[in-house]
Amino acid sequence: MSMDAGIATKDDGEQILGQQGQEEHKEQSSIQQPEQEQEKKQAVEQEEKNEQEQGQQVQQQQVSAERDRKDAGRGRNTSGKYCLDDFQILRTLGTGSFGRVHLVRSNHNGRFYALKVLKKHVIVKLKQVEHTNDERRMLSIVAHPFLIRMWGTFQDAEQIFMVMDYIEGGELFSLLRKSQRFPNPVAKFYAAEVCLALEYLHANNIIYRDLKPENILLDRNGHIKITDFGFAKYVPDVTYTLCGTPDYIAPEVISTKPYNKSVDWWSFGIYIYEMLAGYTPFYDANAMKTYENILNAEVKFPPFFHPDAQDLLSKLIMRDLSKRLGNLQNGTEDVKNHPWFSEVVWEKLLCRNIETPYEPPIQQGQGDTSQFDRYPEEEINYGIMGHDPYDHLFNEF
Ligand SMILES: Nc1ncnc2c1ncn2[C@@H]1O[C@H](COP(=O)(O)OP(=O)(O)OP(=O)(O)O)[C@@H](O)[C@H]1O
Repeated sequence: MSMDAGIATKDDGEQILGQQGQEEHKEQSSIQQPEQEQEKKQAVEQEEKNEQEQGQQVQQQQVSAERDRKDAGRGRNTSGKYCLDDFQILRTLGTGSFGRVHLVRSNHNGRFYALKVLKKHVIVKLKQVEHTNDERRMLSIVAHPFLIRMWGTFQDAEQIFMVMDYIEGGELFSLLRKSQRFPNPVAKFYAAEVCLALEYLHANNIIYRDLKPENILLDRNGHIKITDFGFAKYVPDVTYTLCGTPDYIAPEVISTKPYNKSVDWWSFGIYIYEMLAGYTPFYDANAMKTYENILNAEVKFPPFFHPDAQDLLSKLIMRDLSKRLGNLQNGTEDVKNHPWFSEVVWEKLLCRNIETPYEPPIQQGQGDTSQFDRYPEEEINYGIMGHDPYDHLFNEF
């Protein structure tokens, strides 16, 4: 049986997650469109086909895990392809610790992209040079239907720039806050897609280290794309760096023990818990108390959690690394084979061949930003090529 999240209902049987918006959206797309629109539609359809093929390719790749591991050492040449003049900068889509992400339009093909702009002096001040270079390196390596695609990078004297696909459906975080919590099948769908992304990253010896709904975007069809590779790292064995987001950090990271991919499975458990409950299990307004809870507090499961979900979560949010699901001999397979995921047809899901629980109500390929919050715009002073004291730190951009 396929996981038919498309007809998922709320626990009380109510229809879910903006079905009305979905209908409207479908109606709009069937209206006859002028030639230019048709071309755009064809481009969008072609892109979707490419993404499905990407899923199939990933499947083939997984046949040879050894080859995957070798791939992690290579990397496409992504620098030097673009410059600021290639784009028209439109509105801000989001802000982060180091800069902001803009919606931009290519002057060459008229298509929309997300341009992530990071200020060099802030990266240096916050001691994130290595993480930023890792982000570029990791994004240039990965190719997976559920991971953001980066097209290229460039820099000026003050900023570094990353050109990425524009993911139109907004953050999963916003959808979750609007919905308060997700019904079991909906949470399962968003968990299963993330599970495949983690499987791929781990097979390539990449730890993601910052899994949370804020870093998961929804594409025009409602499939996920993991963004923000700011903490992703190639780690064939173990590492020590303290990073992540308080509520989602694994206990071994807090206690500065050596750690590996297993930290992503802990965060995966917190992520599922948050989708099902609407809040994280160790939350406290004071981050120090949150850390204390992560180290010592018992996880309390609300009574409405499905018993299978509770069983899976108690095995993922597991302090004993030798017992944490995902970190055992069979790796990701143990997670995929857990009864909570029993209806998931993983091969179909990887090819995005499963109906999504929610289709964002957007106009495809038009630079529609209705799913993103508004941010105050700043005066843009990009493109200055003067003296750059940090030149040697970002050679790969
Ligand atoms: N490819 C994209 N398409 C659409 N929106 C995006 C894209 N990438 C990022 N965003 C938006 O911009 C926000 C900030 O992006 P991102 O998390 O990558 O920045 P950051 O500076 O690394 O943030 P943080 O300080 O949280 O690490 C995201 O939460 C998202 O809303």
